[in-house]
Amino acid sequence: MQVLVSAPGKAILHGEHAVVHGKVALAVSLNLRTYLQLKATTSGKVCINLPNIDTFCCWDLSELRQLLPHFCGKREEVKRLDAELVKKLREFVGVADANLDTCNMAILSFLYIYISLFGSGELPSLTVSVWSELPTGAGLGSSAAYSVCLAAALLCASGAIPAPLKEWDHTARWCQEDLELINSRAFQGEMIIHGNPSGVDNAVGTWGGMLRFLAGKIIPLSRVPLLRILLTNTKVPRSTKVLVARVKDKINKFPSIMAPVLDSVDAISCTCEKVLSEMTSEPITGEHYNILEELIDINQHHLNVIGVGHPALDTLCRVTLAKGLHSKLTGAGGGGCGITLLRPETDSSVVQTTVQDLRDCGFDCWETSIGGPGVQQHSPLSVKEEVLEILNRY
Ligand SMILES: Nc1ncnc2c1ncn2[C@@H]1O[C@H](COP(=O)(O)OP(=O)(O)O)[C@@H](O)[C@H]1O
Ligand SMILES: C[C@@](O)(CCOP(=O)(O)O)CC(=O)O
Ligand SMILES: [Mg+2]
Repeated sequence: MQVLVSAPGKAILHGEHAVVHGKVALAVSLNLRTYLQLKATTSGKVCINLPNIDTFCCWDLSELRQLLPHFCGKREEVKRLDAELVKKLREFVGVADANLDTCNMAILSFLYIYISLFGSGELPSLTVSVWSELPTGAGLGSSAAYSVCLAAALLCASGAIPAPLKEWDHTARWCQEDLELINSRAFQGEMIIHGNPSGVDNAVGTWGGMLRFLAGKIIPLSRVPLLRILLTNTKVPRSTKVLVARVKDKINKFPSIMAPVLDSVDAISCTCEKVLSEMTSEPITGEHYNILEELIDINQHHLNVIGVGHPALDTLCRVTLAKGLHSKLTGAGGGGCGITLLRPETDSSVVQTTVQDLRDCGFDCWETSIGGPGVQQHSPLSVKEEVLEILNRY
């Protein structure tokens, strides 16, 4: 048995953080993906290779079996984590509660999904290798793309969902019901990595395209205009878990001050959705873009108010505004990535000089296409050679 899957990263147009507190978010998939290869083996071991974060682990099945008595086997309960299993896994991996180490979070989420899927039967011996085109911990949903790939591949290996790829296909997707299963298992992985995720990132990783997300409800936006977006990675490291917790503390400390800010972010997402929809039903005008730009500016100020800005993100906004372009952070903020809206008439020379100015600040910067497919199963032929080469190294 061998499964090769991929899931996209995402950019949040509006609603990051507010979405954790029950407000609307608009998010879109990116053309940058995470790839995962799962191979059934006879080694009596479970191995995971995560070259992006320089993490390579192997456990004997006999070691992993020790965890089973602590797994209650409540397979239907996927909205919450099995606290007993998390505790046991933390002890097993040797991580304290507050530990935010990149490798440990990735390992914990893998082991959690593995044990909760296979724990009530025979544990299979397998090797999982993951490679991502996404920067990790930069706001583009690498944690969700990773969790979605884990969920899809492990659900397939457990037989809970079929492998959709037919002999003659290069790529295939699952039916709606299976995608829902993948999404809910991926949400568990996100719970381990984010602490208190909204679920928007794993929803985009699962379904792809552009979607509106509100309190767990996912509405795909099928009629959206083609948007040109510049992505900038300030390369300032940050952790979504820390930032989400920081925002929660601020809301608890100043509830009457923060509530209107979150309501305003909600209104921004709704206004943006309305404008995007108008842009598909009437001729696109400069005024549409003016509104989109103003919404970006207002939201960026709000994100600073809720405490998730960073001087590097201020630099991004300043450098792009000098070229008449508008930017905001995307994802958890505190560093990481920002998006810049390009107008259809923005000349390629302006884009090029902006990209150069941002690179001169030490940032990575590239124009990206949005709206790619959600989680997919692949034949090896449909995966870039360099990605396959990395996955097959282990
Ligand atoms: N390709 C990957 N391989 C292993 N772990 C990954 C990978 N991508 C993401 N992760 C996990 O996700 C964490 C980053 O998640 P997070 O802080 O939410 O940032 P983001 O989702 O914005 O990239 C990493 O610390 C790691 O545990
Ligand atoms: C801040 C938040 O809204 C998005 C986080 O995205 P990322 O992990 O920074 O890519 C958190 C969430 O929705 O779970
Ligand atoms: Mg994340």
